[in-house]
Amino acid sequence: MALNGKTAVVTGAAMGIGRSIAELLLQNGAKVAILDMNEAAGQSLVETLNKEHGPDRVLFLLCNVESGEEIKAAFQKTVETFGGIDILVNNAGIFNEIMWEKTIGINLAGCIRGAYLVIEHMNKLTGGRGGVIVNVASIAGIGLLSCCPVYTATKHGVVGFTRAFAAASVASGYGIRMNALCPGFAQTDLFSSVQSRLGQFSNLAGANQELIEKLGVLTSAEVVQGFLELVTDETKNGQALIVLPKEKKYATFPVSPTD
Ligand SMILES: NC(=O)C1=CN([C@@H]2O[C@H](COP(=O)(O)OP(=O)(O)OC[C@H]3O[C@@H](n4cnc5c(N)ncnc54)[C@H](O)[C@@H]3O)[C@@H](O)[C@H]2O)C=CC1
Ligand SMILES: CCCCC/C=C\C=C\C(=O)C/C=C\C/C=C\CCCC(=O)O
Repeated sequence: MALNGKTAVVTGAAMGIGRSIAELLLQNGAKVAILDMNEAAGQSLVETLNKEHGPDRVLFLLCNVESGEEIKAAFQKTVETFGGIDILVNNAGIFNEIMWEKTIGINLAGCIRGAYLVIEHMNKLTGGRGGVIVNVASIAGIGLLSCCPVYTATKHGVVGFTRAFAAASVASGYGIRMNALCPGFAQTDLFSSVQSRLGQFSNLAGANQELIEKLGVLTSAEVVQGFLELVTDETKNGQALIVLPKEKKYATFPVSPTD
């Protein structure tokens, strides 16, 4: 899939990894709707991007991914403005082991909500032109971070949802691919604010600090290296791309437990 002229929606794109994804898509010719609940950061980013890329290629829409109604309205506005949706990036996420139900509602349920609501705009069976969804998971969706079992569970959920949805879409003929991006630690607001958001297992933060030192910390710009392949390569479906400071690789999963 060539990106030039395509329309992308990126959730949680006012800052951090989502912002880098939105910038990369714009640099490659796509039109981008930035969805975020931080209005000030979103509006300010759009002003910057309008100057860099011209006035008609980027749109900010205030949207909390905890609300199906808000996502639905944002998708509708994107279709009215740009004529369709070809790419959805479910990136919005939080790290909060204290408010763990909210973490599930944003990181996992937000991703499912976005995917299920975009089907009506992409599904080839109902007149759509197909499309691709990328879910921003984490290497915590494949390995584990002991100080945050709930964050880990949401990211494992996102990877499992990605693999099953991809298979379901092929079997149903929807023409929608779905892949997961699984970065290691990245220097963003989420990463800098974890100390005050650890919960039940905050006693394990020290051990996880050693993991940070061992793995290193990516910049947002480094995280999105490899992202384009998940969007443009039509053979990539149900894949989880691991991005670490020194390597990128696709996750391999065990064969079916019933084989
Ligand atoms: N920073 C890291 O070390 C890593 C982050 N990730 C994942 O990357 C994604 C982005 O994280 P960062 O850029 O680090 O975070 P960030 O905190 O820098 O940015 C998150 C953005 O999402 C928005 N957001 C939060 N809740 C929202 C909601 N309910 N509705 C709409 N927008 C919402 C925020 O306003 C913000 O603009 C998350 O899914 C995170 O789990 C994955 C691996 C590592
Ligand atoms: C107090 C330390 C924890 C800080 C965590 C901050 C942000 C983490 C965001 C993530 O998405 C997690 C990123 C990387 C680590 C996840 C899993 C490590 C798995 C290692 C392995 O199994 O080999």
